[in-house]
Amino acid sequence: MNIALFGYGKMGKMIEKIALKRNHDIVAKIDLDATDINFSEIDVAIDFSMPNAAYGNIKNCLEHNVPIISGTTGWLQDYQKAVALCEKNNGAFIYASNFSLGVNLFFELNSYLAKLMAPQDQYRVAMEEIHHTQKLDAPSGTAITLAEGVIENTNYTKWKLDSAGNMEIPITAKRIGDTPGTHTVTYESEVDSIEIKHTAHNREGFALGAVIAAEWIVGKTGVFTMKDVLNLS
Ligand SMILES: NC(=O)c1ccc[n+]([C@@H]2O[C@H](COP(=O)([O-])OP(=O)(O)OC[C@H]3O[C@@H](n4cnc5c(N)ncnc54)[C@H](O)[C@@H]3O)[C@@H](O)[C@H]2O)c1
Ligand SMILES: O=C(O)C1=N[C@H](C(=O)O)CCC1
Repeated sequence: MNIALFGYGKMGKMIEKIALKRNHDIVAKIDLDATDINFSEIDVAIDFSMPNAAYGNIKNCLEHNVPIISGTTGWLQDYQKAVALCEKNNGAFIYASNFSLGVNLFFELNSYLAKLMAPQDQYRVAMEEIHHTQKLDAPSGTAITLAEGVIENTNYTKWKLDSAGNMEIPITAKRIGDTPGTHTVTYESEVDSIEIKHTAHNREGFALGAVIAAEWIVGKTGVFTMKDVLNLS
């Protein structure tokens, strides 16, 4: 498969390594300006760039009929525009806040736990995410997806960074060293706590998931999620 990388930073480089191991070719590495791209040779594009760049990269690929996988976080105000563009162009697109298999299983566990906790008024939920100090966005995309999983299954109405009001989920974002990504969901009562936690040991899981999603999407049309890719629906 011919892959184009949009964003050649920490994730772009890790994705390249894994894609080459899986016998794919990297035919373009676009790290800043998207000039001189030969879209006709690209089977699929993978975007791990920056919050202010992701939508432009997605738009560019969809308008050139190239399927695109995006793992960039912090651009979700434009997500519905990307969905509409994908549908208009009969294209193929996946965004995931986290491509690792472990985190996608953790999302399922989080939703199941939220369903169990919904009738238990004596518990209050809270979330914490820890990432490296270069991360631009807070809270992490993964923490937002976890909060959405709780909101879908309980009476909580929204999430908020740091302090939160009644029926709001407080998310604490910490930036420590080179932490690849740690997420904790805690339900606290007067008498005990229940905690689930996912710890990424490195970036390989994210990168492998993105390459698997890219392999999966080629030849398909539509807007998909990692649930579709991993058959978790
Ligand atoms: N979904 C996931 O599984 C997952 C996992 C890890 C990181 N991320 C997200 O992926 C993004 C990238 O992470 P990273 O650690 O590689 O960051 P990074 O800062 O190491 O790399 C980002 C790269 O994007 C480049 N860039 C800037 N503008 C660009 C443009 N217009 N087009 C193409 N490239 C451009 C930068 O020059 C930089 O090299 C972040 O938003 C991060 O939150 C998501
Ligand atoms: O390193 C990052 O930046 C990460 N971003 C994603 C997020 O915001 O959830 C996934 C984990 C790593």
